Amino acid sequence: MALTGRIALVTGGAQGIGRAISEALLREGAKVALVDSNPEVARECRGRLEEAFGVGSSLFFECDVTDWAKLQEVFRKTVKHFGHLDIAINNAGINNEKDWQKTINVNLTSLIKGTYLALEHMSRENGKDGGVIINVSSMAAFMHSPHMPVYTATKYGVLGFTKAMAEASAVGNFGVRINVLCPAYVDTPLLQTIDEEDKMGRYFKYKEELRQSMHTYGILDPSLIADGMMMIIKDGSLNGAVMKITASKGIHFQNDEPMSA
Ligand SMILES: NC(=O)C1=CN([C@@H]2O[C@H](COP(=O)(O)OP(=O)(O)OC[C@H]3O[C@@H](n4cnc5c(N)ncnc54)[C@H](O)[C@@H]3O)[C@@H](O)[C@H]2O)C=CC1
Ligand SMILES: CCCCCC(=O)/C=C/[C@H]1[C@H](O)CC(=O)[C@@H]1C/C=C\CCCC(=O)O
Repeated sequence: MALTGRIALVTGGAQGIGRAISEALLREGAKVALVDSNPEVARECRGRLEEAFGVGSSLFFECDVTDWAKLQEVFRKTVKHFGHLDIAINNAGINNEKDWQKTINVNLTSLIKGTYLALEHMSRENGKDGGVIINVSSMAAFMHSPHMPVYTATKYGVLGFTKAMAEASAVGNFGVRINVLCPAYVDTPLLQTIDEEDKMGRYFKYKEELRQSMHTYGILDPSLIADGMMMIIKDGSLNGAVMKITASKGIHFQNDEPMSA
């Protein structure tokens, strides 16, 4: 997919991985709707992006993805403003083992809603022209952690949901490629949450073990995750792909065992 004039929507787009992919998309001539619940980071991000890529290249929506009505409105306004939607990246995510129900609501429930909204505006089922969806899981979906059990559960859920939706899209001829991306540790503010007792709750006492895990496995730059997302966006053959990104192997794919008869 060439990106000039393509329209992307990125949840959690104002910081970290979401900001990295938003900048990468803008550099390649796409237009981006950034959806984020944090007005401070969004304001700073907006200033930088408009300075670098011009006013009008991006839209900013202050929206908590758990607010269903607001999320619907954001998708609707994006399509109304730009005319169509080609790329949806469900990236917004948190780590909060204390308020674990919020973690499920943001990381999994709202990602499912974001996927369905993207299909509403992209699927041939609805007379649209197709597109690509990237859902962000984690290497925690392959190497579970006793320190973040609910975060881990949400990322397992994202992995399974996305693989199933990719098959549904193929069977249903949606014309939408649906793929999942599983990064290892990435150098973003999210990683700081392991030092916050109000986020780690009962698992705060394990923070040194988590630090050791980060030391063992390395911490990636957000730009590498953006590179992986770009690969998925540009490779029209990818549907149902499980992209892993680690310090040891870089960008690579999970090769699923064939389904047994
Ligand atoms: N940082 C890491 O080590 C890893 C992160 N991931 C995943 O990557 C995704 C992005 O994470 P990071 O960029 O690291 O986090 P981050 O905390 O740096 O950025 C997340 C952005 O999402 C926004 N956000 C959070 N909750 C929101 C909500 N309810 N509605 C709208 N926006 C919301 C935040 O305001 C922030 O701007 C998440 O799904 C995370 O689970 C996966 C593997 C590793
Ligand atoms: C603050 C939340 C961020 C969590 C990021 C993440 O994905 C963590 C994954 C670790 C999990 O919690 C326990 C692990 O062992 C995971 C280690 C991460 C990557 C392993 C890379 C292995 C490899 O390089 O082959």
